[in-house]
Amino acid sequence: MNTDQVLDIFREAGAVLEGHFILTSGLRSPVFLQKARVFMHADKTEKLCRALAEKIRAEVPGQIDYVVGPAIGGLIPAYETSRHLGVPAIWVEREGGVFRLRRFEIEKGARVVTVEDIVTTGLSIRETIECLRDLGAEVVAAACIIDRSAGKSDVGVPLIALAEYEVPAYPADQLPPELAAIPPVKPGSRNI
Ligand SMILES: O=P(O)(O)OC[C@H]1O[C@H](OP(=O)(O)OP(=O)(O)O)[C@H](O)[C@@H]1O
Ligand SMILES: O=C(O)c1cc(=O)[nH]c(=O)[nH]1
Ligand SMILES: [Mg+2]
Repeated sequence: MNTDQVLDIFREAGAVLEGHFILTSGLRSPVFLQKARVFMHADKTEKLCRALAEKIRAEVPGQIDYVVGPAIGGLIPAYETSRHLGVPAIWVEREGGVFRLRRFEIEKGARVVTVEDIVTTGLSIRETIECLRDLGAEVVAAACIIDRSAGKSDVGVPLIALAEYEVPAYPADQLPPELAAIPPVKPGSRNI
């Protein structure tokens, strides 16, 4: 599946929003990919995650013990991708703002692939990896449906993106005037 096909699925679902958005990193953007509008459709989610699982299998040598999704956005794609990989899916969720594996135990040395929905700066993946490494897991790769940094984010392990789609994002004190004129909204769950 190529980037245009992935973006077509997002557009069909009405998931490519335009306005003024506060991203989880604090950056501001005129475009927000509202993945929930895609993940509400099992058929669209299946197509995307089957393709992502195939890409993971092709690029990750050796065994994968778990897929780990960062809540909330990573829950559904991690679960669906794990189904196609035939391995269990678990998740990290924020407790006091910090990702924790609250509901599961993981064996030391377990080989893990993280699966995210969208990557902008890679911060959420780096936080996920830190949590898993603290527990003794080996993170062999990170994967996502769309990488908005188009390969520029460094998460410290190979990042396998189903699509790369570069979208502008600005520090809050460097907004272009047309963006500054729109009241901002923050769709994500960090700090809620
Ligand atoms: O690469 P980054 O700069 O970290 O941005 C991407 C992250 O932002 C979103 O999560 P968010 O914290 O907004 O909440 P959500 O998972 O509930 O949507 C998205 O699900 C990624 O986890
Ligand atoms: O960077 C983010 O927070 C972000 C961007 C985006 O397009 N979609 C999303 O869910 N989060
Ligand atoms: Mg998220």
